[in-house]
Amino acid sequence: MPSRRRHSYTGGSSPATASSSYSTSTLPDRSPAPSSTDRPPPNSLARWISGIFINCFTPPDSVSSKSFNDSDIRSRRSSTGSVQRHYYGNGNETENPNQRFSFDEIYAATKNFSPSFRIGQGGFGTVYKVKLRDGSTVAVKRAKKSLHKDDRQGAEFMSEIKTLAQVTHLSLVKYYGYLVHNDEKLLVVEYVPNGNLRDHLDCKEGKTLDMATRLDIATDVAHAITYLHMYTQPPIIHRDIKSSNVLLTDNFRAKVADFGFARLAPDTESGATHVSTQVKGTAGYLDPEYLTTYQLTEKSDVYSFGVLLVELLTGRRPIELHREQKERITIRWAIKKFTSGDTISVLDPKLERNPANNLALEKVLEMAFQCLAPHRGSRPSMKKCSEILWGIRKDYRELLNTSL
Ligand SMILES: Nc1ncnc2c1ncn2[C@@H]1O[C@H](COP(=O)(O)OP(=O)(O)OP(=O)(O)O)[C@@H](O)[C@H]1O
Repeated sequence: MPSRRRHSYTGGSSPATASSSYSTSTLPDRSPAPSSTDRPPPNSLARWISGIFINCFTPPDSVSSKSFNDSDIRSRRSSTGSVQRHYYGNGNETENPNQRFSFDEIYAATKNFSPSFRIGQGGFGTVYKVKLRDGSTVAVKRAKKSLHKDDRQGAEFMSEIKTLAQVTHLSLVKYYGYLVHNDEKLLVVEYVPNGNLRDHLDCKEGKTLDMATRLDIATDVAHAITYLHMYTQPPIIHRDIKSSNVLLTDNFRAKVADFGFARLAPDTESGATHVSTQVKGTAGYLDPEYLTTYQLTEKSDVYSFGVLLVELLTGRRPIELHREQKERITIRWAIKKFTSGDTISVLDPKLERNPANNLALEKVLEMAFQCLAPHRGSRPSMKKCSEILWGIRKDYRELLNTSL
């Protein structure tokens, strides 16, 4: 049992450089039509999509293993001796005067991390729902003990914190702080109360998500990634966009979580266009060009976002091993149906077939397949995706209203 010494929250406020200058409300109601340079000419669309189909590549599960090595994260031993508090390598090494929680408080609130407070389990560790003394509720991610033995995994923890600390956006899970106490590492983040998108698509949370809600979710996620790519300095590549990392609020608005994989993207102004590094991410969502070249760019997130869009429309997971061979890789199956003119058959059977849903399906799938282009140069930017989705959502609502 941990000692009762008090250990404080460190960090948590966002530097001015990354404060939110972009939110869903900043987008105009009317978005410009997609530029012709971002998509192939109509007469070559089918051929182009067939090309995607041929080039689709599904990585082996082993690729999803994670490792990190962030060298610029520093740590120091506190005057108490037993506690390490970690700081980001940004020169800001003073403690936050607005400490909101301590290890003791979290330990007591979860009754020594009792399973009854558990809300999830991931590669990093177990997630708990914690009610603080001030009445607020937070999510606490408790690192697996095995991670402490591996320096790289310790760096993973720090990498996640460092990245999270920089971002503030309505559609991103808010970082609050972290605590390190002997062999415990706790990450404290905003609690998002309505489960993850994957569970909703599986109807584990009760009601089926209708098309309007799915379009809202897709738009929120697009805005969140656009913010990471364009409005943080330096830009951030998420690297693990997937449905279990999309959390939902009570109003079914999406918040993108889990920056454990994120690394700061190269600064294009410095002339760098990519970074070469180890492959990280989740099988089924990984950019095939990243897998073959090890060169990471924002367009890898665009690819994963394309997979997520297909998941949203079909309800299927990216890889469905229980299905017959030709349907196991969902994007391949969907692209084949789309190119053969049978798009409607990929619509999630839980969704009604009506003109508005059919239109949304066609339009979003078309954009998803652009995101899934085998070569990153052919993929749209996340900003372009946000604009297109905004337009699709608007058309969808109008069509829905006129057909009522
Ligand atoms: N901030 C949060 N608020 C509410 N629930 C959360 C929060 N963070 C995570 N969860 C829940 O815990 C689950 C596990 O989250 P976690 O991020 O640890 O793993 P994951 O993203 O599902 O998988 P992996 O770590 O392998 O990528 C999530 O799917 C979600 O249901």
